[in-house]
This record gives sequence, C-alpha cells and structure tokens, in this order.
Amino acid sequence: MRHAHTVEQVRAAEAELMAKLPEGTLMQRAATGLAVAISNFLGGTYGARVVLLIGSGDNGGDALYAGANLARRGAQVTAVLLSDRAHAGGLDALKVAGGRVGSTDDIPSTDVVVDGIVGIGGRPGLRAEALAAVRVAERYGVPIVAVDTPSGVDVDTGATPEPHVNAALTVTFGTHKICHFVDPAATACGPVHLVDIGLDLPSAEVQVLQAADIRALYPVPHGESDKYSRGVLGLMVGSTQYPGAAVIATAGALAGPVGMVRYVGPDAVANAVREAHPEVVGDGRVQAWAIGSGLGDELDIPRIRELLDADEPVVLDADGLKALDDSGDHVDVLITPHAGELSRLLGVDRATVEGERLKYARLAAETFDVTVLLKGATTVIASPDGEVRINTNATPWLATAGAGDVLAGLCGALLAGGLTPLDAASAGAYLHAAAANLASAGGPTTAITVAQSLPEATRRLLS
Ligand SMILES: NC(=O)C1=CN([C@@H]2O[C@H](COP(=O)(O)OP(=O)(O)OC[C@H]3O[C@@H](n4cnc5c(N)ncnc54)[C@H](O)[C@@H]3O)[C@@H](O)[C@H]2O)[C@@H](O)CC1
Ligand SMILES: Nc1ncnc2c1ncn2[C@@H]1O[C@H](COP(=O)(O)OP(=O)(O)O)[C@@H](O)[C@H]1O
Ligand SMILES: [K+]
Repeated sequence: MRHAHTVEQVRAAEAELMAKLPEGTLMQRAATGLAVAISNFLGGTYGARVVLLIGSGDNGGDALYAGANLARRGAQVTAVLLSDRAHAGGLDALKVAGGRVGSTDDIPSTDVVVDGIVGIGGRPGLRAEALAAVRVAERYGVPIVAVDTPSGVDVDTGATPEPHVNAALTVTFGTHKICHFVDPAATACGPVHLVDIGLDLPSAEVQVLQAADIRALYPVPHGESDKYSRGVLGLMVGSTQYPGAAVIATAGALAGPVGMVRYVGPDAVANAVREAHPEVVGDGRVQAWAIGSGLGDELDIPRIRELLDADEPVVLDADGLKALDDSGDHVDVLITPHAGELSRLLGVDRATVEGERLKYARLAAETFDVTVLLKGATTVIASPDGEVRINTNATPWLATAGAGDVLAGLCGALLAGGLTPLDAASAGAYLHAAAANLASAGGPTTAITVAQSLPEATRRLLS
C-alpha cells in the first residue's frame, strides 16, 4: 500500500526527526536521493548539463545540494535564482563543487531543469519570474524534474487552479503527498520516485492499494463454496433505449467473483442479455444489486429507493443516481459517478468537481452517507467514515463508451461476493484498470474487450 500524508503531518514528522539528528541531516538525505534520481533520469552524470530553478525555501536547498552532488560527479550545473533569497548553505556547496549562478538563457541548451521553486511550503501558482523560466523549458522541450512536488500545484488537494510545473519526474521525500495521486496535480507529477528519509509517520489520509493489497481482499472461492455462497448479484441496468448497457454490465458482473447473476428489466433487454450470456437468470434472491447503468429515462425511482433502503448492498451508477437523496442510511451503497454526474448530484459545475476531485468525492460521501467512486484518469474512492483511496493504474484507452457499465457490474459482483463498499470499489477500480491495460496493450479497445480481459487480469492478480 502507498500512503499520502498532508503537509501538516509531514511537517510534524520532520520536526520530530530533526530534533534527534544533527542539523541539515534530513536535507542531505533528500538531496542525495534527488541527485541519484536525476542521474538515473539522465542516464549518467559526467558532462550532463543541469539547470536548477531555485526558490527561497528549503525546496531550493534540496535542489542546490543535489546540484552540488552532481557537479562533483562531473555535471555542468547552473542555478537560476528566482528570488532575493536562496538557501545559503546549498548555494555555497554548489559553488564549492564548481557549479555557477546563471540565468534563464542557460535553459534552452540544458539536458534537464530541476524545479526547486517551491515544495510543501508553496501556495498554488507561480510568480512571474518562475513562470517565465518554466515557459522557456516548455518551449524548448527541456524535461523538468520536480523536487518534492511540481511547483504551483495545491499539495494537499491535488487542485491546479493556477499555472504550475508539468514534470517528467517528481522526486519526493519521506512519504507521498496528496498531489502525487489526485488529479489534475497527479498528471503534472509524471512518475513519482520516493526517497526514504526515515520519517516516522501517523496513519495516512489517502491510500493507494497495490496488487498485493487487492489480492488479499479478493473473495476467492474454496472447496465448500457453491454458487449461492459465492454471492448472487441482481442487475437492474440497461433499457430499451440502451440495451447494450445491460449486456456490457452483465459481462462485467460475470467476470467478477459471483456464483450467479440475475437480470431484472424489460423483456426485450432481458432477451438480449441472455442471448449474449445464457448463464444469466431472472428475478429472485440476491446478495447485492447493481443499478442504474443505461436506464435512460426508463428508471423506476420508487423501486430503486426501496432497494436502496433494503438490507442488500447496492452499486448505484449513471441514471440510477437520480434516485439518490440525502436522507436515510446508505452506508452499504456505493455510487460510481463520473465528474459530470457528481456535479449534478452536488449542484456544482463539472469543472469545479474536476478541479477538486478529492474535496467533492469526500463531500458527496458525507452528504449522501455513501461510498463514492469518482471515475476519471485517477479514480478517487471516499467512504462515509472519511477513508480515501485512489486508484492510479488505468490507461487513457479505458475512456471508451460502456467502460463504466463494466465497472458497475464488476463492483456489484464484488459487493455480492461479500466485500465492503470501500473494498469493492478499490478492487473493482484496480481490476477494471488492469483488464483495460491487457485489453488495450497500448492501443484502442472496447468495453466488451475490457470485460473479457477481466478473468485474465484476475488470474494474474491471484497467481
Ligand atoms: N523540513 C525538512 O526537514 C525538510 C524539507 N525538505 C524540503 O523542504 C521543502 C519545504 O521547504 P520550505 O518549508 O522552506 O518551503 P518551500 O521551499 O516549499 O517554499 C516556501 C518558500 O516559498 C515561498 N513561496 C510560497 N509559495 C510560493 C509561490 N507560489 N511562488 C513563489 N514562492 C512561493 C514562500 O514565501 C517561502 O519562502 C520540502 O518540499 C522539501 O523539498 C527536504 O529537504 C526534507 C527535509
Ligand atoms: N483519461 C483516463 N485515463 C484512464 N481512465 C479513464 C480516463 N477517463 C476515464 N477513465 C475511466 O474510464 C471509465 C469510463 O466510464 P464512464 O465515464 O462511466 O463511461 P461510460 O458511461 O461510457 O461507461 C471509468 O472507469 C473511468 O475511470
Ligand atoms: K518543486
């Protein structure tokens, strides 16, 4: 599992550790890890040209000491000082090692720019000089390695309301920060490399589950299992308007851990479902419901509300979200909106949700007392008790019509298999993305192909 801590948590852990260590030790650990990462990024150090963008704080200090380290190993290192102040010890170290102070004119011909403008002490946005320097790097296609965080992003929310650095690599220290996982900032980080500096941290605000974590959650059948004990899922999805959604969501459900799938809907749609999936049966007892994908205008809101209030857990997707209200206890409900659907639920603009995905996923979880799986390039999962998980393994090729129906069916199957809404959402988002990676292999794919790749993705996870 990966963890992301808040700036406040990082500061507290750093203060505690710094009190026990000689002054400057943490910065040296950070700078050494940073220098190694930059050297690996460049594929060597000797003769490499490195420009450091230096702000007024310790983020600039890290960059300067790393620059000194690289200069000692034969790199030509130039610091561009973007404020009246720069970390004095770091600047001296750089000069002693043979580095020099230069200007933005050095950027076009350099191999890499190191963003030491601001880190966890930064406010969103870039001041004029910093922005101008970053723009030169962008214009000349020079890759930027961000120190700790890409400068200009909002570290604790992942929002990017102002101009910011877009990094080719981010090297962070001690623990991940929220901006490393939550879009749009996560995209601005590029790959994130974590350098251990020995911090002792409290439990994290945000977690990213890895393959081993998902494997441990997955409800694998055992010798005593039968089709009922494995869980039966009811599907109320698709319509005469959108029959394909029913077929696709069913494919997602059947590729999950359930023993049986029941379809409830118009005869014509039920026939289409059974033609594609003869193993599907009709109405009856279930352990969970997946409701809403492709219902279009044909949704029976009172019936959906009855199911939301019943004991069985429910995945509520797409059009079904219209039945959700903020009254009552919905802790066993998982909703799977994209940003547009969440914006309608909360009565805010879509762009506002997209700008602060973590905030609005949490708000919806609290307001409706549900677990929220907010779809997007990175998926944000927020539970009503405040836990947050992010899924990061998707490919943009997954942004294809019907992919959300596969996810709803799969999450329903995981709920029917006995997982909590939070775990079902986590395993669902992870396996959905893993299947998309197999289905796509770097090219176009379809929702049905993603569903068909789920068994192989699951097999690889479990083996
Ligand atoms: N505290 C520690 O023990 C450690 C800190 N480390 C580094 O120190 C960084 C934090 O250092 P600081 O607390 O000095 O803060 P930063 O260096 O992140 O930035 C704070 C400075 O930037 C200015 N500033 C804020 N927003 C700005 C903006 N948008 N544009 C331009 N200037 C802006 C502030 O006035 C302040 O002087 C971490 O991100 C990390 O890189 C690492 O060396 C590890 C150890
Ligand atoms: N840029 C992206 N990168 C990776 N995954 C994405 C991206 N955009 C969307 N997705 C994923 O693709 C799926 C699309 O689902 P959805 O928006 O419900 O589409 P539909 O309604 O057509 O089924 C979601 O799982 C979402 O997380
Ligand atoms: K930075």
